[in-house]
Amino acid sequence: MSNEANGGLLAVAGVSRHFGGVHALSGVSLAVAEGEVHALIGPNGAGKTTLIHQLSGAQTPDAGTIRFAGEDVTRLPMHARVARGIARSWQVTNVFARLTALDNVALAVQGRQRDWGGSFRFWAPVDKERAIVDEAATWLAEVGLAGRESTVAGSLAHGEQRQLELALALATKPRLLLLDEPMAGMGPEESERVVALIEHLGRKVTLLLVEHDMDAVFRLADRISVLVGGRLICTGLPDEVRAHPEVRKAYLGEEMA
Ligand SMILES: Nc1ncnc2c1ncn2[C@@H]1O[C@H](COP(=O)(O)OP(=O)(O)OP(=O)(O)O)[C@@H](O)[C@H]1O
Repeated sequence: MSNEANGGLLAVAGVSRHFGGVHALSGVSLAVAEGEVHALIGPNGAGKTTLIHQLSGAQTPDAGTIRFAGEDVTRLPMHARVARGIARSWQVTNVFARLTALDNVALAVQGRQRDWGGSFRFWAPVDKERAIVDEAATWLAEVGLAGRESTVAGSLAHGEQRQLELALALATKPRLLLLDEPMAGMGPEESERVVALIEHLGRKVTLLLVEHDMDAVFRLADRISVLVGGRLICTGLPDEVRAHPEVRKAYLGEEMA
């Protein structure tokens, strides 16, 4: 069955999650089609990060289902979801500050090979090492870090560290990449670089992007979903979302002008 027939590459149905008395997500349903850049927006505390946690496997919903490529992944642990092609860029804990950028990505490539048996299994160690390092260099180039291979990760600029995290996520060869506020804490120049990078990645992998920068969202997204108070109030094309009365109300007209 095609992804479309299943309601999208990612199909979220009736997902709820509470923390004590706080209903962070209430019956959220959302479909992400293969190949699209789908932005998830909403005011502070709307539940965006909580939804990303349910999708990545960092948390499990109280109710509802999450299907990925037709398979129910609602209760799968994070590593099993990564193996199926769901990656998350916000993986700071995976960066070894004292290793070089190249070594960091090489470890991620090796991890993928080790964890779910890759094509390098039957290679001689020396060829295997070369193949891993070559692939790692390709991912670094893909995120705009060519030339920074030998730089120790801890010495990279803030924006470059985010680019490195993206390379680590890409090294898992995802079909869906979850990006939670990729431009957070960046100045205009770094943000512009990351927007261009996301535009580039969006042509290669399906993206679900949480972002507060509305200029970036409206520039990058094919479709936008809006969460307010844990409820999904609309999904649509950028122009439809911009014109939606409830969305304008939620944002008090400010960013949507
Ligand atoms: N681990 C937790 N324990 C208690 N409450 C939580 C927890 N995680 C999230 N919440 C609450 O759930 C609600 C949704 O939070 P969430 O971080 O998902 O929102 P958000 O849309 O990502 O916000 P922001 O844009 O400010 O990052 C908030 O009220 C938050 O305080």
